Amino acid sequence: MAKLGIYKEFLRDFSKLERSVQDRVEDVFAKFEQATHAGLHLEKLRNALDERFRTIRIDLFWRGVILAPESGDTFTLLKVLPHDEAIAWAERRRASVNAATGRIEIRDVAAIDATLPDLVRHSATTSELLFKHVADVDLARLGVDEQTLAFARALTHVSQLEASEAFLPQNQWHVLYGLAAGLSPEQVWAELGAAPTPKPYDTEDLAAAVKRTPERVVLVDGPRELMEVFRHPFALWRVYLHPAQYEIANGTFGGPARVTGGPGTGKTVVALHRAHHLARLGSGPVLVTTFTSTLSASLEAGMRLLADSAAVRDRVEVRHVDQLSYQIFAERHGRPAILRDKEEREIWRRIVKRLDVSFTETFLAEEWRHVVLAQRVTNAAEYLAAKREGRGRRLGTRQRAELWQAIWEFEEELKRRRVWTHETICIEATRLLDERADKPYRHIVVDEAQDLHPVQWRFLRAAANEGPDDLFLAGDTHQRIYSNRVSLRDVGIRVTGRSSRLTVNYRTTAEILGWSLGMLRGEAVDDMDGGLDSVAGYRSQVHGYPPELRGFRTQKEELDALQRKVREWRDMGVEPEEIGIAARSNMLADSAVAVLVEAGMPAHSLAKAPGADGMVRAGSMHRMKGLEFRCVAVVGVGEHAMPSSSAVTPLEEDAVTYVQDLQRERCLLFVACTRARERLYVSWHGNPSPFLDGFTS
Ligand SMILES: Nc1ncnc2c1ncn2[C@@H]1O[C@H](COP(=O)(O)OP(=O)(O)OP(=O)(O)O)[C@@H](O)[C@H]1O
Repeated sequence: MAKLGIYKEFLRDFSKLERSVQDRVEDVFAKFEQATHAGLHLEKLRNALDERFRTIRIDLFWRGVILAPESGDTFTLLKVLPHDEAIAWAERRRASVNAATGRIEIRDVAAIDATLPDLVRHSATTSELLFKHVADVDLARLGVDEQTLAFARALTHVSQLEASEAFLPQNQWHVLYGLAAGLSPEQVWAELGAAPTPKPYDTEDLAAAVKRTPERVVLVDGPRELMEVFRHPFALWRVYLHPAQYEIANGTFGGPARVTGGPGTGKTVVALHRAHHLARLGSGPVLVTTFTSTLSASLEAGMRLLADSAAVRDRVEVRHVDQLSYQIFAERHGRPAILRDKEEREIWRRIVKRLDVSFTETFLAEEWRHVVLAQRVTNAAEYLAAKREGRGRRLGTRQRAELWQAIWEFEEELKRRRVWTHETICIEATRLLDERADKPYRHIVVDEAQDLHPVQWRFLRAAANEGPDDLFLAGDTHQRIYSNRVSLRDVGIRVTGRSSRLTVNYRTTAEILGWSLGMLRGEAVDDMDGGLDSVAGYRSQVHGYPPELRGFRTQKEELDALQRKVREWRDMGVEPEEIGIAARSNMLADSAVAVLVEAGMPAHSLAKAPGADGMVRAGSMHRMKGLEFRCVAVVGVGEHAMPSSSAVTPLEEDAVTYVQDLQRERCLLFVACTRARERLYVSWHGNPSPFLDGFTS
């Protein structure tokens, strides 16, 4: 029985075809088997470079280009174009099997032939060759074939490589681009996501190569599946993953595994695919979780898109971690009374006064969260012995005793009043789970792992038995926006040797990404596993406009300019819901909403509702996590607002926490800026934030 594959690139074009042509394409391919009976309706090309390219009639005017292997019956639809263009497109190209990855590649031979002579001439005049540092044998090992090698050897600048993306064979282009970005051949190999093969691939077997290329070709099992693919051409990520992403999402791991990577590298997409893969295995319930309700709502929406059957959907639960611990707590003890932030501060304040200790209530609250709860300290002796890494203020024994007294009184008061915080609920829920042999989940997938607190990690650890594929973490410590720091080992989660890193950004333009990364340069950021994380190799293949930076004298002038900027974007055809506005405070975000609404542009605050189509969305930088927009305005980036003084521990109180708080504020601005797909606008009034030093003139 003939099997039909659809080429990813075609799906982008498909959504742009007129509805009537789309309908014809669907008709022809729904009946593909009859249409191709004995290959009768697949026409050969007169001047083919590759005999395996054929065309098929869609209607009088349109033709489809099909790759038809010599043996086997897996046909791949590559393109639908007006008649003459379809013939010309097919006659210029050749399909091949990548020797290193075994995957299918298509190149535009005519474009390579037309470009090469000029490149060769130019390269003869300079010694600045782009791949001078890479040996032929390494390139060959990475699957670069003879024709691409000749091309690579003539390149002198990365812009020439970027310009050739449309016509070089895809895997080989990615290899070259990775090497040009400074990755080593080993790193490039890891990125290819290709498992080393003991036997070289058969480069003649096109049908096998098509099956090995799920990130470029979706194989459909029948007309129903075909219609599904045509119906959701925008949800490309649902079906397609980069090979490196595919390997991670579908791999088998001996224990906890994780994926890291810069903003927009597809970590969330991989996490969702991973959950889907695990659910399909049917080995037990899968939990998908993260640390806020906004994020878990967007994970839930993603999961709904991805899960193709009710049975698979039923095996996956999407919950944010506090919601889950609350539920487990409530099942045993009933609904807990929660201590509000304000009430908590009040208790600490009273204790400081009563005991006359030389610490502020903020210091005490942080000591309780980041030392006592994080390390499960339950008595004075344990507290005296506790590690205080990450806390800068050195404490003598007498001070520790004084602090413990304050913390003990705080905990006693919680008990007396029978009130709970999210952390204490989590600790009790962990205890309840530890008592149970039957754990609620077989697999747990955690997104935005960098922001979970150690008590949440212990809770998740207790919610699934240890074993293969038990935990899967996705996160980026450069995007940590809360103060939680964790060593995964300390909470019993060992990911060493099962950690992968993604580096290609699919969201943001190279200009916006490069500028945003500039803000983090020189920051030493941990990797949650005893080492340091790095931003090396993060890149985007899409180019666009550089960020626009604007300073104003007053807030009113700044907000008026924002309103004009949003109008300009709207006039360019950007839909309201594709515009996001980020501010350090909810208050400023609300002011931005008010200004837009007054100017007749519907807008709403993310703090109040998740938002609807037809409205610009504005929110705090924290709320921006997990979202993305075509155009983003980050406002209020002035010296007094960013870093926010109320969020930074005074230097004299604790030098280490001061540095960490500053870094977190910097990362917060980084997160807000990297939500932009095409346009980024950053503004302030008064003097700019010190985080913009070197970027403003
Ligand atoms: N292989 C891919 N091909 C095309 N688009 C992709 C691919 N992988 C991810 N994307 C798209 O890139 C964007 C970013 O993906 P995602 O949100 O998963 O990244 P992330 O690493 O979790 O980002 P962040 O850490 O900034 O929140 C999304 O629009 C997603 O659909």
